Amino acid sequence: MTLAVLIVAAGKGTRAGGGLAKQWRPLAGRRVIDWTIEAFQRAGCGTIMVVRDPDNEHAIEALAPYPELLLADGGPSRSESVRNGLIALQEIGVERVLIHDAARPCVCPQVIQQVLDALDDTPAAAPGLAVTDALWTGADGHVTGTQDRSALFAAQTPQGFHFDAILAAHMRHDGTAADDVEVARQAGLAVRITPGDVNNIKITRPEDFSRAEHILRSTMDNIPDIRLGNGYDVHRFGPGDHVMLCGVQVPHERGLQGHSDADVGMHAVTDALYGAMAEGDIGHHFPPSDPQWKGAASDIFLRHAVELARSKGFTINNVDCTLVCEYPKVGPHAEAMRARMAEIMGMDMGRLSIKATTSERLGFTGRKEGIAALATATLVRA
Ligand SMILES: Nc1ccn([C@@H]2O[C@H](COP(=O)(O)OP(=O)(O)OP(=O)(O)O)[C@@H](O)[C@H]2O)c(=O)n1
Ligand SMILES: C[C@](O)(CO)[C@H](O)COP(=O)(O)O
Repeated sequence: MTLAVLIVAAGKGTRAGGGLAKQWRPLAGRRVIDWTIEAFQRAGCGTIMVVRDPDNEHAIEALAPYPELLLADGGPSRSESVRNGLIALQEIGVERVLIHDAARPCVCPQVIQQVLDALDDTPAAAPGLAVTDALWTGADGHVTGTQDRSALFAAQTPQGFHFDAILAAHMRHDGTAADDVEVARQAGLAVRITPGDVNNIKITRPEDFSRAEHILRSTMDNIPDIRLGNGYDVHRFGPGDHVMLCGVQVPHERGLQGHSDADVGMHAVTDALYGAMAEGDIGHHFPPSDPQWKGAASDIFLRHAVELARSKGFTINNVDCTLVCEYPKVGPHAEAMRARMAEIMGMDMGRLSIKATTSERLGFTGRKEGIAALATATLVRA
């Protein structure tokens, strides 16, 4: 099913005040429109069209960061803006459409998905929140009666429709409807109510900005904690007949000197893990002044960093290591190195890269005085 999202952003935001229309104003470090667009991009909704005010220069420049969006010109009312967008979408052969207010930046993936799911067996669906407060009628500052709320819902967006049905409904409508459900119902379409969300507020008045900011910031806390670390190490050549590189013994006419087994690649990876956690480096955890680490196999250090990451709740997402040397040739051993490192770290080989380069005979590595290694690691905590 070809799906498009129509975000209406051509309003003037009069009730919200503040000069610039609300959808272009800052919110939680970005702009209202950015949060709204991203909510649908993250839900994987495909084509997104934004309807904006063609007479507002700011509105035109404001969408420059999104070259992938389709654009349409708004009209004097919300309903007319939607109709213009639907007409423009007609050209790209859409089967379903979600129509959403730019002014609802806190929409969550569940609300979007439940509308989409409902469209599998109904031509129209929209999120609604059952009214929970008692309702009064009033006049002259006094309550004049109470209203039965058992069948009342507060309407939200995105409102979803089979495209041809809502386009036909809008073409027949006089353009005065508050929302697209009203247009659909007037055309005789059945509209299913899907679960709304108290956080899916529409920024309407000035105080709604701080409510929306609070909602977005509390949702941001659920974004995974992603850490990036880098590591760099160097060991000089000395007497010997092999070098240890990423846990593999590679025959060579010289050895690498160091307090431990001088596995320069494993040290760089270990430091990248410590770095991602802001936990210092190998020297901090295993001081070279401590004789117990003399000649130690470097997997002790790597295992310690991996365990520390796990104890802090991190998963190692991926590791990339580059060895810099003229000799020995790393290529023939790279797969064995990946396998060994993956085994020590308990991770999938597909997330672990080991590669090598020369330094074009420049510098200490070029003069074959030693080997350098660089590593990057990402850790993720849900
Ligand atoms: N002519 C219009 C009017 C409204 N909208 C959009 O419809 C959504 C919901 O409308 P509302 O909250 O009423 O926005 P405004 O019309 O901008 O607000 P106000 O009535 O306070 O001016 C908003 O994203 C708004 O940009 C639109 O695209 N075209
Ligand atoms: C479409 C809507 O968001 C549903 O709640 C609403 O109707 C928009 O406009 P309003 O002018 O604030 O009623």
